[in-house]
Amino acid sequence: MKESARQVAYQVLAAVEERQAYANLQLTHLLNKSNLARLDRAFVTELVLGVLRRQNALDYAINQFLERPGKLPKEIRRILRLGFYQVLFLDRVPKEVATNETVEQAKGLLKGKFIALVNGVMRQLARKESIIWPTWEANPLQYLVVVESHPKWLVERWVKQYGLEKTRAICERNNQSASVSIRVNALRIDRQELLEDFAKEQIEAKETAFSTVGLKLSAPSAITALPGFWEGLFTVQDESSMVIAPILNPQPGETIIDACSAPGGKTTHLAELSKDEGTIHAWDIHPHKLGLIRQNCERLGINSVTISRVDAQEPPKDLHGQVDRILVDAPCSGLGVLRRKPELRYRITEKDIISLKSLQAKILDGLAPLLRSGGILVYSTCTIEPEENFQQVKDFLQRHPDFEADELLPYIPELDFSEEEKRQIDKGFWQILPHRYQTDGFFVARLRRK
Ligand SMILES: C[S@@+](CC[C@H](N)C(=O)[O-])C[C@H]1O[C@@H](n2cnc3c(N)ncnc32)[C@H](O)[C@@H]1O
Repeated sequence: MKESARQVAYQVLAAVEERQAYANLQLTHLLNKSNLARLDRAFVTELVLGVLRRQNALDYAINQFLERPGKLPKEIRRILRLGFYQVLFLDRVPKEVATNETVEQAKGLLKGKFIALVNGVMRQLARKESIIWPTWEANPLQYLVVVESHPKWLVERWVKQYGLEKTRAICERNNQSASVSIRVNALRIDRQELLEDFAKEQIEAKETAFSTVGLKLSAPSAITALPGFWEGLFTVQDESSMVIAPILNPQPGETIIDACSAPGGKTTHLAELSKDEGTIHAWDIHPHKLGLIRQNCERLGINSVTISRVDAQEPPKDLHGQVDRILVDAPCSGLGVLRRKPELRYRITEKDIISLKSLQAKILDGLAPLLRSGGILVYSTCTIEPEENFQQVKDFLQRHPDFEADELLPYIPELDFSEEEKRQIDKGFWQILPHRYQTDGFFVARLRRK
């Protein structure tokens, strides 16, 4: 039987909740298996990401209609979250349609009294004028936890670090959708030419502010169907990620390590920048991810990359003192990319941040002896937690007096930097919060071995 968009959305949400699946990967997997048309596929994506982004708000609203909210089985809560999301956040779905479809969905998944419960709650919601939400003015913390749907510990942490206003801006940004950007493969085509190819096919795109090889698509699109994808003319990459490889500034003929490289977004950028004439060692600890790097290199026509399974905490000793440049795009808590991975906010804990900090430090310590004197190490993360960023680099420099922070300004895009950013950049690092330039949040530091 043909599955509906709402059924597929339910299945993705179930996998995210019960099997800790990543929503974006699960969406791709189940959408590819389904026979849904383009508009329905977009609807599934909207439902899944919307429900995850607004989970606390939805639960707050649902609980107002229940006598014992704590006792609600998770399948029913999942159906109600989908229904409430359509009624409260999607103007284009009429209330009656959302209500009827949610009840129909309950009939397919639940039995007896539970169907009646979903029916009763949805009809009460449809009759209600509006939900009374916590307000920013009365209680900003509660507002951010409920209305902007971020866990309390995280909101408190960010408020301590960034203050209330910035935290609000970050949370709001995390609940907006992310645009798709691509990095043009300079080995095969230049940006203007690809832009013209897109225009011929009525695909609207504009140049990115962060990168001279980036294009931002005006509307979401099936990437593999874009002209030039299979010819390797571009790679999907967020604008903020396009900033990292130019900071390492790889040169043709050099020996370069990309120590945490899967799926190869930055490895392939390094190869493009060094004109595919260097020796790039692309490492990752997870063998199953190595194939993704290989596929990307093959599609983009890159030959300078050697891919191996290596634990960057204990890299091969024969490279000691031999390497010109190292990129450590470290495993991190990912809290800078919540708009793309909304479920991470409910999954990551403070304990994870501490254990990731320790793993990152071991990776940095393992790699440090490989760099030749005068060589460059770039450390980057897609998180905004100080332990994994500023503190990590500060501790590393203390443990390794043979390293120093290096100049960053010549390697980053020319932007209208704030005073705080200028101070950071002078010290060799740069933290971008997600709301600042409407990109993912990230951190980067450029270090030199003396
Ligand atoms: C942020 S992701 C890298 C993304 C990649 N640089 C890109 O741009 O496509 C971090 C990677 O580090 C890998 N990793 C985790 N622990 C590692 C270790 N001890 N040694 C090497 N790689 C590791 C993970 O498997 C993951 O693929």
